[in-house]
Amino acid sequence: MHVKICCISSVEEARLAVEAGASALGLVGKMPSGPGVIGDELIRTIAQTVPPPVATFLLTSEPTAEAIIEHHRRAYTNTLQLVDALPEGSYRLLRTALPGIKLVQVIHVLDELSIDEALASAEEVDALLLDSGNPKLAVKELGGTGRRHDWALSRRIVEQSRVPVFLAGGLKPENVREAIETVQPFGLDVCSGVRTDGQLDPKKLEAFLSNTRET
Ligand SMILES: O=C(O)c1ccccc1NCC(=O)[C@H](O)[C@H](O)COP(=O)(O)O
Repeated sequence: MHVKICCISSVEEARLAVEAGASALGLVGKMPSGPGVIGDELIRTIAQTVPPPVATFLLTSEPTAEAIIEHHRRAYTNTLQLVDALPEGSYRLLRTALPGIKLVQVIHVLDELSIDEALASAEEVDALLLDSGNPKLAVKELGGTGRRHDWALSRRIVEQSRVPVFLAGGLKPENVREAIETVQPFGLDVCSGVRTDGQLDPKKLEAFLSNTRET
């Protein structure tokens, strides 16, 4: 199972996650809300320490392709995680400006309409990440909620998507096995569930990863 450890906030946390077996690290740029935000300079510093083949995801909430391209130039990761919906034509602009950079679109799974939204994005990106935010709120929630969503909807997206799907939202050592069995995703993404008082917790991290490996 591929596991992305998100909300990495220091070089030390990155090292811990890589040594524990993470396939990818999430580095959270400016957001309207959420616990994991760090500055772009720190994102760049952390990303430079991460050995291949571990992927570095820049989480960006910038609303246009132009602003995302600028964000990427400051942070310099090998993957972009787009945490909100973008205007028509944005993926094409990103592909042209940033060849070789992988695009992962976040879908906040709210209702049946989220399935259509996910499958439309799946035609144009490298992977989907199904999360539990709510972009419709006055202050948008775009991740790091610690909440689960309706995994039955996520399972339907996994079954129909032409690209790999990561599951996120409220995952923790105690429920990750059930999540894998119910949704059968390509990968998992976790922030709050492996932290204590905001810090990456080696015991929770180990328990989470170990529970993803059980047969
Ligand atoms: O953590 C944040 O502050 C955040 C804010 C806005 C967008 C994404 C954010 N976190 C990154 C992630 O992708 C989380 O891993 C994902 O939302 C799951 O979070 P959690 O439910 O806490 O495991």
